[in-house]
Amino acid sequence: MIELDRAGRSFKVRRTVVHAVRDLSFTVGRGEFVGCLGPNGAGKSTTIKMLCGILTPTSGSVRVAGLDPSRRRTALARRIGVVFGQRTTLWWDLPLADSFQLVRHLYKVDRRTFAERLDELCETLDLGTFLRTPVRQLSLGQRMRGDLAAALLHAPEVLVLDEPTIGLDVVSKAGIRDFLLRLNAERGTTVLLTTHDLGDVERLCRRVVLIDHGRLAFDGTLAGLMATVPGRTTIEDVVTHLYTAGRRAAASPAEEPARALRRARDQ
Ligand SMILES: Nc1ncnc2c1ncn2[C@@H]1O[C@H](COP(=O)(O)OP(=O)(O)OP(=O)(O)O)[C@@H](O)[C@H]1O
Repeated sequence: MIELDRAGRSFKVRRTVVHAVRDLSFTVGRGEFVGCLGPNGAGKSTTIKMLCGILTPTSGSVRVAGLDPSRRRTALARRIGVVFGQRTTLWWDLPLADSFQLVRHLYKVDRRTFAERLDELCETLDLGTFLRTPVRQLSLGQRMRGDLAAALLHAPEVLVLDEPTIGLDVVSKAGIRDFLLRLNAERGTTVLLTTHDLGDVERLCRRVVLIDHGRLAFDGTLAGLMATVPGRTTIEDVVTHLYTAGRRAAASPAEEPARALRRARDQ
């Protein structure tokens, strides 16, 4: 459902080139729920932007649902839902319900299907009490539930989430996590989630990819990730160890971060 083949994206910043993503390859199969981890600046958001077609890879290739995202953005939009936790896609001054109507028109969802989906999303995401509230007046937790509903009104096969639980309290987080688990289990929606919240990964993801300095540093199960650093018992501990090893390696130009991570786990 998602395929990256040696994908890279660099940016020219004045006279230098920033390699945000380098030679990144991994695939996500239909119905999988994959967590994407990595330290700040690792290249996670850049990867997500390539998957949605917002950014074009400068090397390698990316495909989502069999489509090249940057060339087939409109066709892809019907098959993918995207939520950026730090940025809303809703209309700030309109009531939430009006934003949903605009989404309905954008995606050409017929009235009856829209009404059925909205009813279901209102119930599962508990949107009923604030449907008439302008988006700018919503709490962060309410806004996030609204954003999730908007991303799902056209029933996409793939859902890409960039830090969907950022800033949420424990109860709101639990609600969103339960919703995502049900969506994946009952609808078979493929989910790729980037997060700094390791609780999200523990609760939701059967598989984890770890990106460091734009490169793939790990791809496997959560148990496999834990086993990379023997003797560490919590995921926080393991991830801290791996991120620190990656940072140390980046400071030593002779060694590439992914190799350093492998070395760190062998120690
Ligand atoms: N438009 C841009 N122009 C120049 N550099 C960029 C641009 N977008 C991202 N970068 C750089 O690419 C690198 C990766 O950034 P990216 O936002 O993908 O990281 P991230 O893993 O999502 O980080 P975070 O966890 O902090 O959100 C960083 O060094 C960043 O400064």
